[in-house]
Formats: sequence, structure tokens, C-alpha cells
Amino acid sequence: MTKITIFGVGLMGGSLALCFKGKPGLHVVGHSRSQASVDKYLKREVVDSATTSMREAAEGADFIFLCVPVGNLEEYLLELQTFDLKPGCIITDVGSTKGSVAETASRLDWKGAWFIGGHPMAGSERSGVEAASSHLYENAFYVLTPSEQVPQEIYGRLEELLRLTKAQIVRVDARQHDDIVGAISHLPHIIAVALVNQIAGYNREDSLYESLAAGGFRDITRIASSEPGIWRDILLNNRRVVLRLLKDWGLEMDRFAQMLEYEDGDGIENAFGSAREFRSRLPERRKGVLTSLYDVYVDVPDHPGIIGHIASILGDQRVNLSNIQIIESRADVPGILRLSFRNQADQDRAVELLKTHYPIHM
Ligand SMILES: NC(=O)C1=CN([C@@H]2O[C@H](COP(=O)(O)OP(=O)(O)OC[C@H]3O[C@@H](n4cnc5c(N)ncnc54)[C@H](O)[C@@H]3O)[C@@H](O)[C@H]2O)C=CC1
Ligand SMILES: O=C(O)C(=O)Cc1ccc(O)cc1
Repeated sequence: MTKITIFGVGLMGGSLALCFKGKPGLHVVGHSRSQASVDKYLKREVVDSATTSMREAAEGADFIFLCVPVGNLEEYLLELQTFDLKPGCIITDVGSTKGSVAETASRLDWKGAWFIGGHPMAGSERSGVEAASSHLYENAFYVLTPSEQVPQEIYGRLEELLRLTKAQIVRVDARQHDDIVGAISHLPHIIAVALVNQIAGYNREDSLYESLAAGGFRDITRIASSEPGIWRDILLNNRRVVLRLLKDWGLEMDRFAQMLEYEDGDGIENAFGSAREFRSRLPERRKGVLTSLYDVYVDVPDHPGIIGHIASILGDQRVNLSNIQIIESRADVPGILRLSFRNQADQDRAVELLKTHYPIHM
């Protein structure tokens, strides 16, 4: 039996547990310091067994996943290295920042065990084991940041286990990871929170703000509902990167303020134009670039009723769609629909059923 231990069975840890539990030869152990949480993990059947003892959870494990807040990773690593870990045991984490945990791990003596930092780049504004799902990581990127000392065989073992998440594993340098994720995730979370708080201030004077702020405002500020403690830790941990990014953000805002002050219409148009252009180039994660596992792309003419038609072709044959997204919808080109399925069988069925009606790409 391969023993997989998960410390902190919340949104991320619980989702990993659900990817591993029930697979042949795997036994998933959950750990929490609180007995009430241990009872909850067992009642919800996200793990095979659970304990409040760190030593019992860690010793004999083949894989250890640290799924606790970023601010607690160091104390968990320090405690783990005092145990008698199984030789060849792979310790990994799911923290949203990678530089400091890699640095701490590199200072410790693992006596035959190995540390490989990890960051599944999927999640949500929700938290806790109640929000966990075995589908959370499907088609997402899963970053691993091994140091140069980690043998390829050890890295390969972790990579192989993580295939069960159906994520796409990518290897990235820890510091480079923190720079990039700071820009594409940490800065946007700050902007969303600051924007909501700015509007909340106006709303205290006039509650019409709140009434009219539905729709688009809710969409672009969804991530402002993220778990405060988790984000305190992430931002403090990556503060050097985020402070630099905030300076640049300030310059971007100043540029807009200037364009408005000088009534620079061309400048505003250019800003929107170049943003639109860059955004349209962001990868849709087609096969060949980075493959989405069970996606099907359908060229569709731009007229009403197409989505309903496709949904009913699939529904009639009981093929379950997990997601549907319009990728491109312009007057001069046919639209592209991305249909996502949960497994290969549904994807294959969908291609069979749709190809007589529409051009299909994979
Ligand atoms: N929420 C998200 O979308 C993503 C989160 N992450 C990272 O995953 C890790 C876990 O985050 P989530 O699963 O979202 O959080 P969560 O709140 O759902 O789960 C955290 C787990 O850690 C446990 N825990 C242990 N010590 C704790 C302490 N001192 N304070 C609070 N909780 C403690 C909690 O009991 C809980 O089981 C964090 O390091 C976060 O940066 C990574 C990618 C996405
Ligand atoms: O909800 C969203 O869109 C997120 O941004 C989720 C998320 C949060 C933290 C991460 O480190 C990675 C992903």
C-alpha cells in the first residue's frame, strides 16, 4: 500500500484526497490538530483514515502533502524533519508562494526523504473541506519547483502520482514562480479587494451603489471573497514581489489619470486596444500548446439556438457536459465553442455525435 498523508484537509488538501482515495494500492491519511476536524474528514469520507497525531500521520508515509496556510508551512517542515520518515518519502506542499518554503526546506536535513515544492494553480474563493472536489485540478496547471538536488526518479514519482489530479504538471524555478504568480494572482486579488472596499465606502453614504453593483461588478470582484487568513499569509510571504508590482500598478493608474486630465482620447483608445489584443492572445490551452484533457472545440455559425442544439444532441445521448464556453464570437469569423467533459469516454462520444453537424477540433 502507498501511504499518502495530507496535512490540512481543506479546499486544496480535501480535493487532493478525493483524487487519490479509492484508487488501487493507495491509502489516504488526513491530519488535523483538532479532533472535531478529524471526525469531519471521516464523516465526509474524504480520507481512508485520520489522526490528530503528526508523528503517526507522517511516519511510514510515501507521500506527504502540506496543505496548510502559507504562514504555517515552515513550522510543519521543522516538525516533520524531527520524525523518522520513510526513506524515499516525498514531501510536497500546495502553497501559493514557493520561494520561502523552498529556502526553508533546503536548510533542513531530510535524511533520505525529499522535498519538492508544488502549487496547483486552481482553486476558488471558497475554503474548507466542504468545498473540496475531485474535479478541482482537472485541466489546470500544477507547478512543481524541485531544487537541482532532487533526482529525476523522485520527481518522476511525484509527477506520476499527480496524474490522478488530471492537471498539467509544469516545472518552474521557485523565484520565477513567485514573480509570475505575484502578477497574475496576488496583484489581482489586491485590486479586487481594494475596489470592493472603495465602493463599500461610497455605499455607506448612498446604498444605491450596492443595488446597482450587480452583474459585471460582481464578476470582476469574485476573488475579493477569498479566505482572509489564507490571503494575509500569501501577501505577507510574497510582499517584496507584490510591493514592486503595486508600484507599477500605481504608474498604470497615474497614466490613466493623466489621459483623463488632458482629455487624451487617443491614449485611452490605445490602452483599451492593446489590452484587448494581449488578452485575446492568452492561451486557451488548446492541444499542442498545453493540452486540456477532455476539451472539444466546435466551430459554430453565429446564429441563435446553436448552444441549445448542441446541448440537446449531447443530452439526448446522456453525454454529460462539464462546461461550455464561447471563445470567439465576432461578426467576421465563425464562433468557437469549447465543450469540456469529465472523461475520455464522454469526449469521444461527443466528437462522434457532433462531427456530422459541425467542424470539430481537438
Ligand atoms: N484557495 C485556493 O484557491 C488556493 C490555495 N492554495 C494554497 O493552499 C493552501 C491551503 O489553502 P486552502 O485549502 O484554500 O485553505 P483551507 O482554509 O480550505 O484549508 C486549510 C487547511 O489547513 C488547516 N490548518 C492547519 N493549521 C492551520 C492554521 N494555523 N490556520 C488555519 N488553518 C490551518 C485547516 O484546518 C484546513 O484544513 C494555502 O497554502 C494556499 O496558499 C493554492 C492554490 C489555490
Ligand atoms: O478563484 C480564483 O480564480 C483563484 O485565483 C484561485 C486561486 C487562489 C490562489 C492560488 O494560489 C491559485 C488559485
